[in-house]
Amino acid sequence: MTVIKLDGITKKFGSVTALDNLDLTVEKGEIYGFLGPNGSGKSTTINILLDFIQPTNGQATLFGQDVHTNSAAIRDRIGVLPDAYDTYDRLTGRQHLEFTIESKGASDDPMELLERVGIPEAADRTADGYSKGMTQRLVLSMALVGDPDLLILDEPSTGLDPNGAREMREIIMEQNQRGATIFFSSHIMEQVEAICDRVGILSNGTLIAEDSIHELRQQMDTKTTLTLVVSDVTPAVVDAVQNCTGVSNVTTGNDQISVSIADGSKAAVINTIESSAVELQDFSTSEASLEDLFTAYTTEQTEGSA
Ligand SMILES: Nc1ncnc2c1ncn2[C@@H]1O[C@H](COP(=O)(O)OP(=O)(O)OP(=O)(O)O)[C@@H](O)[C@H]1O
Repeated sequence: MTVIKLDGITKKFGSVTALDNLDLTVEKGEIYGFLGPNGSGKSTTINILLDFIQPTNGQATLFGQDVHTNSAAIRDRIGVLPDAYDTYDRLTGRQHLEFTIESKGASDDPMELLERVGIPEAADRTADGYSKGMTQRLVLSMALVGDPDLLILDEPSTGLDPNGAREMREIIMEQNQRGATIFFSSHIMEQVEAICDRVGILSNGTLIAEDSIHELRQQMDTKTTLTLVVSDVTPAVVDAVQNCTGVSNVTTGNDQISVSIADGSKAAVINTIESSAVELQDFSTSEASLEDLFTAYTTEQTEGSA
């Protein structure tokens, strides 16, 4: 079943085209990571899904219903962590939750939710005294009210320390395991990489790549980098490494040789060095990160459109 569907969405703000004929589909049970540089159109997309603004062209549906004509019915089924949310200064955390629970007609226990997001001790303090991270946790707890079928999270890690970001990931996973579909935007590659089934990369209002992290890596032809520390970087050993099957992009430093290797080529490179005249002192491997992919895709796009 399709939960989110954007069909040819264009959004113009005067002369600025924030979204340009965007198509996007998220299926039930998916965790979808929505990535893009500043100004690429992520918040605009989320605002359209939430019916805060309307597209210039195209149609957005949630659970098969038009987001504009069925907004009331849809609202009961989604939990939202907006980009910027103004809490009510004079209300306590508990009161914020009581209000949300009542307006959603849900039966959650406010304390249970505050415990879930790690701020039970702040339940009876007014929100004006909350730190940025505490506010983010409170707003997340409000998004969880009523066990929504879909969670829409705009930059959920904003204001969270590393511990908070890890807890956020755990909550997202838990919610997904209970059956919720998750759509979240992020700049934090590790977070997306750790938990997403699929990611979409938005640039200038257009989706320039969309797939699993694994497939995106394959498409980009990004390879593992093997770095070898040796007693001496001789022309002979560099030559021997270069001639190993699956090796490309050989670069050398004072006492090291770095190569890009295809799957399964590592042993051959190491064996080659070990049977040469130089001594292999250390080696390490690093895979291309999502950050590398992101940079490669968005740079390509910029260069392509320049
Ligand atoms: N209300 C508005 N009026 C005019 N231009 C707008 C408005 N909202 C967004 N834009 C423009 O639309 C484009 C997309 O903005 P949007 O906020 O959706 O990007 P974003 O990917 O969410 O960025 P960020 O990561 O910085 O939050 C930008 O060029 C922005 O300046």
